[in-house]
Amino acid sequence: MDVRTITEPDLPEWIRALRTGFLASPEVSEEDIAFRRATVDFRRTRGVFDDDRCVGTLRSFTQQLSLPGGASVTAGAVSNVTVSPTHRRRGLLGRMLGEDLREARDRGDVAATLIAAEYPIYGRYGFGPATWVTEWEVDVHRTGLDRRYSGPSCGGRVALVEGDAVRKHGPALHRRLAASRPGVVGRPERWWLQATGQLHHPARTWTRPFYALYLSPGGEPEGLVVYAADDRWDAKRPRNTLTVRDLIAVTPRAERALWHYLLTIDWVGTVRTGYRAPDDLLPDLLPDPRAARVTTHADYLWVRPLDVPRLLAARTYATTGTLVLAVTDPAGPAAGRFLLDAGPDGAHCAPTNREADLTLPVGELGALCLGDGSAVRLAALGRITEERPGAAARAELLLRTARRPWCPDEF
Ligand SMILES: CC(=O)SCCNC(=O)CCNC(=O)[C@H](O)C(C)(C)COP(=O)(O)OP(=O)(O)OC[C@H]1O[C@@H](n2cnc3c(N)ncnc32)[C@H](O)[C@@H]1OP(=O)(O)O
Repeated sequence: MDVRTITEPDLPEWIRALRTGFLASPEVSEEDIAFRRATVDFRRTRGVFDDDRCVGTLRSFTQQLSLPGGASVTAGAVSNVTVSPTHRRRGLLGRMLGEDLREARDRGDVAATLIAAEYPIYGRYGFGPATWVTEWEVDVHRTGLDRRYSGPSCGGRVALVEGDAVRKHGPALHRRLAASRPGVVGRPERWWLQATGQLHHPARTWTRPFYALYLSPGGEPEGLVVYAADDRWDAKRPRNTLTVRDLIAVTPRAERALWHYLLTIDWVGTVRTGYRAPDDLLPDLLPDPRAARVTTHADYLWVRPLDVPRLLAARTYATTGTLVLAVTDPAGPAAGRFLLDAGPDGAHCAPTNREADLTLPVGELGALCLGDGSAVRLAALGRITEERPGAAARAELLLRTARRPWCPDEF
């Protein structure tokens, strides 16, 4: 079985294998090929070939990942991972991913990222769940919000806009979001083109949604929402469901105003929020937070540290302190003992010979590095080891962030 990067003539066969792995119709259209040709980096797109048949796929690309404190680091984002059902459990994923991670380390990527289809797949490769999402379904008539609401009281306003305004203001809003929230991954221009119907993903049907901006009292865009609604009536009463496709807000007043707007649109009986940060303001904005029912709560972005000193030195910390971490990593790149000298304005992290405070597998560091997770819980679960009493509590105080990390994007 040959694991190798693909070339352009391999593309139709590679797409067929990808679609097979994801249980989509294996038919490959010209549109599909053209879309992939424009988006994949052939040097980082791998296939497994059994004679001429492609039976495994994996690709990666460069991504900026935001950290606590607002800095971003370069990560190798892994996607489109499949092994055909005829060839599963023979180590093919391990071979493809092993090659990709080695190259990522050699390139100088600080970490690798992915969104895991199933929880048990990636822990063995050093990934840990670093961000979580919650989705709510809101029963609009139970919220207790005043139905006479006619706009934000802060002096700002919500404006319905066209796709060109989204392309104009969206990227800057997203960059501001990344600077204030860890776990946000960069959005390429293509993302905005797809969201506004300028570029179609061949596997997805696109209908034009509604776009609205929140404008501050001074007229500055501080938030954006993209949403769509179905058309459902029940005994002459409108019972439409509104689904949020994207909502980013860079100030609390924008976040409050956009939710308030969505939850008071006439005819809407239910709002589906999409995957939000678990500490989204939404439920507590409502006079009756129980109107928001959690429909999904799950791990989302997984992080695999590759360069521990650079990863930990690039973020900031809630308090000042030092910590010696002994990181275990059988596959290699992240293993070592590191002294972290951390503070609210920045940090230093370097290999050390000092005795460790905590011993932890690389995947657990991945789970903690963006500010989520609890070192104390992981110690209680036996997944990290305290080498000194109280070390897990100290690590928790340092590593945790006030707002939880959140990755709004699928890739
Ligand atoms: C980032 C993304 O793209 S996520 C999308 C992942 N892809 C999918 O879920 C599509 C459907 N599934 C598949 O294509 C395949 O089953 C894959 C890619 C998940 C796994 O590929 P395989 O080649 O079978 O994995 P491989 O043989 O290298 O497995 C290595 C180990 O992981 C385990 N493993 C792999 N997949 C799973 C799983 N879904 N659940 C539990 N364990 C798993 C194997 O049992 C094996 O364990 P072992 O070393 O103890 O024997």
